[in-house]
Amino acid sequence: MKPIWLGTSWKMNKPLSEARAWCETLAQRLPDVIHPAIQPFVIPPFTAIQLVSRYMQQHQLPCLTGAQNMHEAENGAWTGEISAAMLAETGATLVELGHSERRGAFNETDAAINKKVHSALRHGLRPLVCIGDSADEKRWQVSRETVVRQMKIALHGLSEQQVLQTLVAYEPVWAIGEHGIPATPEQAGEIHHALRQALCETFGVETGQRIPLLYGGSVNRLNAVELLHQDDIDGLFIGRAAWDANGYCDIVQRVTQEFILQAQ
Ligand SMILES: O=C[C@H](O)COP(=O)(O)O
Repeated sequence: MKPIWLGTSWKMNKPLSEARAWCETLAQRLPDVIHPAIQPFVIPPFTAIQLVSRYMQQHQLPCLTGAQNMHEAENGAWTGEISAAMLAETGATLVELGHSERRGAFNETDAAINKKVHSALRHGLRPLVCIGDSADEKRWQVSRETVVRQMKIALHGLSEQQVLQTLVAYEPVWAIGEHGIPATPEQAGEIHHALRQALCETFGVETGQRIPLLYGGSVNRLNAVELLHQDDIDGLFIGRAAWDANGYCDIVQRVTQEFILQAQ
């Protein structure tokens, strides 16, 4: 069975006290609700990565830790930026790249994201590449082309070995956040299928099948299981519904009950 990836980004939320409290709740609940086939991960703000990764290690929790962004350069005069090597020292093993909030608010381009992907891999970090169509692109019926293009540029130049270290998250811009409308499982499934086909065409069928494709955008405890029933959805990238650790554990529990226990 392929792993089911279930993770959250806290975005610009949670000072250290709240980060620690989230980890404490996770430690109390996660071991009782998780199956080994589920791969949990959490992406705190930079300031809390070390605290969270140490907590997971000390409490032997199987939850990976990541960062929300990085700079592609090795070092230098880049005031306010953080390199892949610096992130690796914090205990992060994942790095989220190209979230639509970064593309929109910080003008990140596909080409810049590609450079970051290469730099992350050079330093042993697994890139979690986010791609997504805007509401206009959806209305113009160019969603597939848009996200396939974004993904192909982000992964350009990777070897087979490198691409197998990469995760891709489809996060429609119109589905994210407070005013977002979640994609239906069918809508998300259709786009994931197009992404999978593009991965198979670009990197070979076997490799393309093994790259984890996650869905994100207003995921909650009510729609999580249905989304995961789509063939090409290998995981969920959750925002608000997982900022409360109990909300996150509820989703993990539902997924465990639906997929894992039923298979026994
Ligand atoms: O990083 C997570 C995504 O942007 C989704 O956020 P959301 O679940 O709050 O819509």
